Amino acid sequence: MTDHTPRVLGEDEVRAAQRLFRAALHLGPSSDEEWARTGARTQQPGRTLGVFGAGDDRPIGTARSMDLELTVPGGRRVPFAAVTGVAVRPDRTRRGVLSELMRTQFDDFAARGVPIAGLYATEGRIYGRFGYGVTTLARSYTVDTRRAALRPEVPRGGEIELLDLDEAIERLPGLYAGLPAHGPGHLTRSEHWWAGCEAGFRRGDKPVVTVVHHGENGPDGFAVYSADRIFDSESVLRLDMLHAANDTAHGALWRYLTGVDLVDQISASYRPLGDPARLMFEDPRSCQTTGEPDELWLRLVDVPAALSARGYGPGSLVLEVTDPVLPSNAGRYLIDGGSDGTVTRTERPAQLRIGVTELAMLYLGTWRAEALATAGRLEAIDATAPAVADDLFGTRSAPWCGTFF
Ligand SMILES: CC(=O)SCCNC(=O)CCNC(=O)[C@H](O)C(C)(C)COP(=O)(O)OP(=O)(O)OC[C@H]1O[C@@H](n2cnc3c(N)ncnc32)[C@H](O)[C@@H]1OP(=O)(O)O
Repeated sequence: MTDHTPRVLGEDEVRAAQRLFRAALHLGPSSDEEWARTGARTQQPGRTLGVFGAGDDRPIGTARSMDLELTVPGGRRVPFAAVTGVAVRPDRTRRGVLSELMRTQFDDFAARGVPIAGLYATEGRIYGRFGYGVTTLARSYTVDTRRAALRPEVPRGGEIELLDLDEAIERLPGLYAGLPAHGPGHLTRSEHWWAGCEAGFRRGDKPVVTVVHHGENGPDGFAVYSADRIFDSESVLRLDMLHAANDTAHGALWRYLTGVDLVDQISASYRPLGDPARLMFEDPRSCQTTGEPDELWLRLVDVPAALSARGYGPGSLVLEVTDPVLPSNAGRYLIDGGSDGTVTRTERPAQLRIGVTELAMLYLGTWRAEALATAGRLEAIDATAPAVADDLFGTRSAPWCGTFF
């Protein structure tokens, strides 16, 4: 079991790791051209791990991360490790290779002072045991454009500019960085993230279209989509990204999207839970929810640092946190909420006992402590504690990430 050696991969080894990851997802390897153009740039140097078995010259398991920043309730941006590219060779699974990778990553994040890690999970049963919890939920929906007349009150104004693929690849990073953070769950996007995005755009067989909205003060929103036009069948516009700094940009982008010719349906996935799309149409049924997938999973690597980074509503509570994977996080924390909220370790008796996975689920405000208590996923030592926790951790709007990695 311990003949697995994890280590950081060198520049000449990361392609083997990427091949391993793609194979685990049942995808073929990148071509030499794709690797040279984008693949190598997706890997942040020093952040790709490989696990080697005795005598192996290629990794049998891999995981990587990118350094981003996460916006937490209260508005602070916190160093964040975006974990991705996790795979174990199919003939070496279920013998602890992933566990080794997770431990090695946590040590690395802690050593570099990164308090929070996050990921998008392929399967729901993989990551809970390592302390990752579902922290944001998203909404997927379709809009039937044949009946989707926009209501007259939907804000209008500004100009729409159409970008071709190369222009989009050049300008999207600056456009995204120029928009304000949309709230808790927002992520910055690094050059490595954008390289992965470019690879996806170039790999697809449908043209990727980008439209930018220009308001009074310059660019203030954009949307990215591709359309699947099938002769004699329903044509679908797949909305890949839509970010807007204000209601006018949001309304104008939707006005553009619903007006694109030869489209019967718009399919939008991983949009915010509170997405106002349904409110914009004369016929609210033209917009149908198709799913509510889990989005970002968070792991609080340094619980005191993560708890201190966010803002709180009113109230005061002693939490007892359990963390079998990173025991230095375990202990009791006094959260004093309000505008000058503080979090301190305490010896006072606990009012609520919670595992680190469930604490991650509360962290951005998606889940209610009362619901977690009902599901048996936390222990209310004091019966009023879940309600107090909800006042402390609750946020004004549902958090959303919107940056897939
Ligand atoms: C963030 C991302 O990149 S998501 C992409 C994740 N990768 C994939 O889905 C690719 C295909 N799958 C794989 O490569 C592998 O199966 C992995 C990475 C999911 C798991 O790797 P393994 O080395 O088998 O995991 P490991 O042996 O360390 O498992 C630890 C525990 O988790 C359990 N576990 C691991 N994977 C799964 C799973 N898919 N479903 C349920 N349980 C699982 C194991 O049974 C084990 O439990 P135990 O400790 O009670 O025995």
